[in-house]
Amino acid sequence: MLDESHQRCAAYGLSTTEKPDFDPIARNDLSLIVEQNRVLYTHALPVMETLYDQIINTHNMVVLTDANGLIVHALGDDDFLEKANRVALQPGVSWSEEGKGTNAIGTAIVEKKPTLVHANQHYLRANHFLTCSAAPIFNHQGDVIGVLDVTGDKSSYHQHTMALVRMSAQMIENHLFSAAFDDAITLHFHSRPEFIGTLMEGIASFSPSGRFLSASRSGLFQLGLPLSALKTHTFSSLFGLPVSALFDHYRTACPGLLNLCLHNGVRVFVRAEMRRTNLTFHAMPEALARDAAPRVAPQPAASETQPRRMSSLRYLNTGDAQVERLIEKLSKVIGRDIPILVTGETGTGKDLLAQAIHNDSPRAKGPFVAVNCASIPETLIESELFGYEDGAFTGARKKGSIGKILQANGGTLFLDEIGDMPMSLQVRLLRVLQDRMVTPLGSTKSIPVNVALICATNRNLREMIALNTFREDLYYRLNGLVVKLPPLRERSDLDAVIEKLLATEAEGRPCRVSDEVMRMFRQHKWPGNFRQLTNLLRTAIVMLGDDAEILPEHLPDDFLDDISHAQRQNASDTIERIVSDMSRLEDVEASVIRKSLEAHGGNVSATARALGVSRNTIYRKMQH
Ligand SMILES: Nc1ncnc2c1ncn2[C@@H]1O[C@H](COP(=O)(O)OP(=O)(O)OP(=O)(O)O)[C@@H](O)[C@H]1O
Repeated sequence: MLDESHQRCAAYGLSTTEKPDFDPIARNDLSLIVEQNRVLYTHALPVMETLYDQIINTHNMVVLTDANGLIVHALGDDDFLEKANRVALQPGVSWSEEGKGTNAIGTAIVEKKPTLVHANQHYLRANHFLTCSAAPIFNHQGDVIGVLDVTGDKSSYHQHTMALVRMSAQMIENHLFSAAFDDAITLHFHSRPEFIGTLMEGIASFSPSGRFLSASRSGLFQLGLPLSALKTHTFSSLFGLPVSALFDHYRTACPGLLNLCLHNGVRVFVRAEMRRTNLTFHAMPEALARDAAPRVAPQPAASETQPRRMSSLRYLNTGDAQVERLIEKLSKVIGRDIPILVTGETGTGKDLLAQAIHNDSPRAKGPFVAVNCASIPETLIESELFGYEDGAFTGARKKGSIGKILQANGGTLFLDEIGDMPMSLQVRLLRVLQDRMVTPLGSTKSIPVNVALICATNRNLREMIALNTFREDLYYRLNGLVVKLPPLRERSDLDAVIEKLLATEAEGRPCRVSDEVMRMFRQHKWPGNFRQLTNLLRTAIVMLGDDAEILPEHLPDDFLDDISHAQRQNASDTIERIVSDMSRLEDVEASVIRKSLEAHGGNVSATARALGVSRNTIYRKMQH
């Protein structure tokens, strides 16, 4: 690497005997450059100070440059430099390779690698008395935005200096990375939980909808894909879970480390940070852990090194009798190799329930792999589920893919919207369930697989069987235990549900629903169930500002429209009912009069006496 640098220097036209120009640029120009590098400067400063503490009294300097090798900040004593050279490490001096020949700063920028240049490895003889260790600093887009360097007299060389500089540069990168996305979900992950929070952790950011944004260097390494390839990924394609699972984790359980399976089969421990900067965000783990956990998740303390549960049946039991019965039934079959079919309207929590079943099962330490059969194009479901061999079809990833069924090996496979599974694949799925073997696309080998199966649907599978759109044999394979989640309007625990949701959504701020709003909530039909209620509360909390009580004015207009429409509808239904009851009453009266007349041989006076009414009334009623 240094030989190539020397060749470049010769090509620049530099002479080894040249006297370098150490004049700093004008003060105004320097201020401008410092301003342009303010973010880097701000995040680098504390790290530089810590680094300097490590090398104090070694006659070295810590230097930060911009992307062109111009020093923007320098720390330490320059007493090792001769007076004439002191200026060399001052802010405003450029150490580009083109100007100063081979040197750690300039060469690290060209090579984009940590670089050590010692004594006579410098191209210019004038720099032979120095030893320099430099590491480039990358931003989240993978561009070099500066260099961190330690320079001293060559006699002060220490073999650990380079490692210290590299680690410090990475620390700066991690700080920059965390600050780069205001509106992101940031994951800190590593295959060993004790490395989370250290320099070794991988960091990856996702948009609130789950789109991959960027990953730190260690993150890229662990994800095993280059930044360019990751740009097409999402949280769910990398971690095998919908991003909503993260929100659920922070809503329903004591937030802690998650244990997730990467797309390449590697298991990692994950800590997620979510910043609430818009309505799509639910929770900030620290706030939740502090405020919501005691109310929402009275979970036994788990050691930080153990994966915490994402949700548990216990947390879903908020007092509704139907839900309580359902949980009792589930508790009896969990871990017994009985397939579970969860039905219920959209948003009733089928997905959340499936996760809770997994988390409460003996397979909790294994993977939970969710596949939404409705959201994957029909042409891709087969490869997504069963995997494919190397080069099985054009467009396949080079090394093949193990598929979701095998990914779930040892854990739980959750097939959401099973009613949307194409007929052709229903046969293949049935075979997998019967034989417990998977044959990836393009392969002749069958691989044994051991998964617990949970399916969910909001469609009527029996009707589909009658219409020949769902296979009966598969249906009987799936429905070991069928549980139906009640719609919100039928639940008797609406108050407890709302209290639980407010505890997490309001991030511990005191917040309650006014009686009037509660009456509206009880009246409403909630076609979107929990999903709708959660969104509504989230909006109301934002509208609430500093107030503590949710009033009708904090609710969205379309919800209020729905309520007043329902009230009008109710009023007209009541009038209709009264009118129809009245006409029914008249029918009853008429038949009583008829019967009494018959009993009195058609004598109106006797009938009137017997019924305690006037004769006129009898005549009037008989005219109807
Ligand atoms: N018991 C619950 N407590 C708190 N939040 C819940 C509960 N049940 C569901 N939710 C929330 O409601 C939303 C919808 O839940 P989920 O995705 O599990 O429903 P679903 O029945 O699978 O919906 P769909 O049929 O549309 O896929 C999620 O954000 C989930 O966190």
